[in-house]
Amino acid sequence: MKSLGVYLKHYKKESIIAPLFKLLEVVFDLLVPMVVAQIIDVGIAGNNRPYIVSRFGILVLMAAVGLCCSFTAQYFAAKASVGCATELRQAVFDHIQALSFTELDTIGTDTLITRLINDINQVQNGINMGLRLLLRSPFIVFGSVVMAFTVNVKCAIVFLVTIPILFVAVFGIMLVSIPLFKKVQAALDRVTGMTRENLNGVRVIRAFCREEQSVADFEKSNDELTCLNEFVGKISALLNPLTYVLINIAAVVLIWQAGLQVNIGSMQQGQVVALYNYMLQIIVELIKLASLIITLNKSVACAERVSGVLAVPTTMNYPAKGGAAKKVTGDAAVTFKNVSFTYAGAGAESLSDISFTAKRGQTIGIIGGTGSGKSTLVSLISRFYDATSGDVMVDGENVKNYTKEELCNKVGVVQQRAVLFKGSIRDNMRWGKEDATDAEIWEALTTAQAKEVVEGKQDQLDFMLEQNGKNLSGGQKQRLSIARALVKKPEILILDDSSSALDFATDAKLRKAVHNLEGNTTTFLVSQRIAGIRQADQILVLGNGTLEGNGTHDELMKTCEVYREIYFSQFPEERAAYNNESGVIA
Ligand SMILES: Nc1ncnc2c1ncn2[C@@H]1O[C@H](COP(=O)(O)OP(=O)(O)OP(=O)(O)O)[C@@H](O)[C@H]1O
Repeated sequence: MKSLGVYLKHYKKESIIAPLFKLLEVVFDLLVPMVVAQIIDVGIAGNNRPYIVSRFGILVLMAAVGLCCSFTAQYFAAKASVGCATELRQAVFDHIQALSFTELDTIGTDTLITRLINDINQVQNGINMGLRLLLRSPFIVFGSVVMAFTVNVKCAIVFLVTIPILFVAVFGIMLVSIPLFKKVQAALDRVTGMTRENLNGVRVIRAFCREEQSVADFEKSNDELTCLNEFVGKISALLNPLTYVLINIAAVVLIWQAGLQVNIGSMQQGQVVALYNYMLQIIVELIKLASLIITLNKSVACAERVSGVLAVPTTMNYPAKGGAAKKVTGDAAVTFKNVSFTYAGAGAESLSDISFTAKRGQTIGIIGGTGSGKSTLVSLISRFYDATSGDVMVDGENVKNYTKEELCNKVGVVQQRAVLFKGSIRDNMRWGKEDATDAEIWEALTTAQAKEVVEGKQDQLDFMLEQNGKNLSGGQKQRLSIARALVKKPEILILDDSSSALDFATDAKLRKAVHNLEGNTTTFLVSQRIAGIRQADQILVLGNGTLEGNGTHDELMKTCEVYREIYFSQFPEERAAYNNESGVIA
């Protein structure tokens, strides 16, 4: 929470001016009943028209000045709250960018979106309301009592008795409501999460004809939220009748007491009206204060959740100074030395004691069953995660010794799920190299077999992609993602099952083009298909996180049982021939 105060400090001036002008407005609010009293007691009682008109003019003037004060307060409160929320949103966003995948996996994307949008909006709302109303309401209550004392001490005592009773009623209801509001917030979070999940997965829902089930699930959560809201609403609804009964009793006592004072001549009728007005102002402000406290309560809870995200330290630290990229030794591009890895919160290891060396310029195929650890292995090269034990080396240096930029420049990754961003194709292609020329982009597109995709679009490189490349097919997105990684000409290229949506012919052409890349590019090809990695210089066979085999296709066919099984599952007709050759009885 303290960390969030820093952002408000940047708006010190606004945070002082807003409540100050609100207090100025209060002064006029408190004076109005007195002017009305004078109109009644002097103007109307004495049938003095000019006096009434002049006092009426004063009322209009006071209203105008009060309005200006209110606008000023509103302006500065909005400036402080919006500014503070903007800075906070930026800080949280920056912090999220610095977090490693381990933290991102642990916190979860949905939670981060809620913190970044809903929670910060609530904090903004709390700051705005707090700056305007936190001082105003107590000041009006206190000011009304003081004004009542200046009018008549005996009547003012009615105020002194009424206020604590009203206070207990209003804040009692508020205290009961606060935990319920928290439950409402949690139910709202559930409905929001469900909405997001349903909208993201709308195609799958329709493909599986699960619309009715989705609607029923949503209805259940929505009903829960409605029930809670109704319950809270009923409790809050108690506030009005209760306070109005109390205020009417107080008004009766006040008017009875004031009547006695008028009868004995120590008070005038207009002053009775003024006292009644003060009584009404007090109840209105107490109710406002109660709802303000509920808002502030929610805001504080949201602020705590936001500062919780800011407090998460990143486990991924990079050296401040570069230089590792220059210390290239030997011909090993990537080396794994007894590497094991466990995901945060996962019980079992996803990789166990993996060791291998990929020489510069080689193509390394990685194959294995679903969940065998292929993606995990390559994600350690680009340092999406750090090995739990053992060392991952790039060009003879531990990956931990590279700065983020150095490693990013060396390693180009194309992940399983192609992700493109809203903008032109050219903008997307320049992610790896900001100043890439059109010629360089076309070259990468050609290697990635994406040239004809772009040529087919009317604006070619200026063709605008929608969010997440929605206006492209799965295969087109994959080809463009590969091209994007190629534009920066990485020394190590990782294609993590990134051509799964391509037809066999295009996939083969792509592999050939990647193999013929200029320079000494070391390529990691993760694939489920033997055909995709068969020609690789070295094939790593993974099974349940362990390295089951390492060699060329021919070597593995002789030595690795797991590899052979994968091969025969994809080429069943070869099994008989193999068995005959090796003398095994099928
Ligand atoms: N973010 C994560 N958090 C926890 N466990 C994970 C995470 N990602 C993967 N795993 C687990 O790690 C193991 C290896 O997963 P990985 O994605 O590396 O497999 P894979 O061989 O690439 O599978 P596929 O071919 O299906 O993509 C699996 O058991 C998986 O459940």
